[in-house]
Amino acid sequence: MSLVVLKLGGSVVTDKDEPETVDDAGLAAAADAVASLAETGQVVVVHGGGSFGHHHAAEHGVSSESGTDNARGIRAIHDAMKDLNDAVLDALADRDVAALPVHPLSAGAREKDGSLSLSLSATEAMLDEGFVPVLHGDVISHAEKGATIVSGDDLVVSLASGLDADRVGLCSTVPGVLDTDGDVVPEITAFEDVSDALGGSDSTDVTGGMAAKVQKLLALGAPAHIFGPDGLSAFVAGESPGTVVRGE
Ligand SMILES: Nc1ncnc2c1ncn2[C@@H]1O[C@H](COP(=O)(O)OP(=O)(O)OP(=O)(O)O)[C@@H](O)[C@H]1O
Ligand SMILES: C=C(C)CCOP(=O)(O)O
Repeated sequence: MSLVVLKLGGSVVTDKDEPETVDDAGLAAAADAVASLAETGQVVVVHGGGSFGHHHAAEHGVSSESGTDNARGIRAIHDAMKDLNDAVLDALADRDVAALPVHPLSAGAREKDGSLSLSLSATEAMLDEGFVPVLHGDVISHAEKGATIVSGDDLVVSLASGLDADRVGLCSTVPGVLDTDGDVVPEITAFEDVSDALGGSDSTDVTGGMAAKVQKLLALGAPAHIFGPDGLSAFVAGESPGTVVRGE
């Protein structure tokens, strides 16, 4: 059975400029897409932080690089992400998708050099039992830094390689990676091809926006599609909307 890893960008499922606000229409469209995918194969969903994780992370001075040892702060970030995860799980349950949470804070850690080790046992067991695991960007223990932010994009890379995914999709608000003229770049095979056009995020974002996303996906070694909400149905249909990032 084919396995798809799909990331729902925080900018799709939340209103990224309004703290802790779900984008109901964006979430509904994304949940419809997951429901369609789950009818024909296995799906692992990952969602980003949007206005739930990034605001709390910025407030506590935590990013992918800067850590904290303040347990209350760590819990505030994690609790906000669990709230968003609940909203995603509810939207999927409303569509009869057997979705279950996997919280990275309790399933992984980062080494001193930032490399992520994520246990896949819960996710694999859920897939074997016919469930749809739903992970999320989170705060996670980091050797000698306390805890830092793990982006949903990092999780996608670990999951896609560890589970040997057949297809990888990242749905953001932009229709793909845009060049300096604002046109979608159909294919990226090297960071230098697009580095001039790549920036961070338009909103509060502690994990690096599009530049970090492309860099991580180039390291994946399997093609990954970046597209906007309008590309969701094409991705579900097996097409290649937006930009495909092909690593080595
Ligand atoms: N060349 C580019 N092409 C497309 N988007 C770009 C580019 N440079 C910067 N961006 C910005 O990258 C952002 C998308 O990355 P971002 O990390 O915010 O997305 P996301 O994954 O949907 O959200 P989250 O990180 O909350 O999950 C957009 O805000 C966009 O403006
Ligand atoms: C800010 C937090 C907690 C998660 C960030 O995940 P991302 O939005 O996928 O980068």
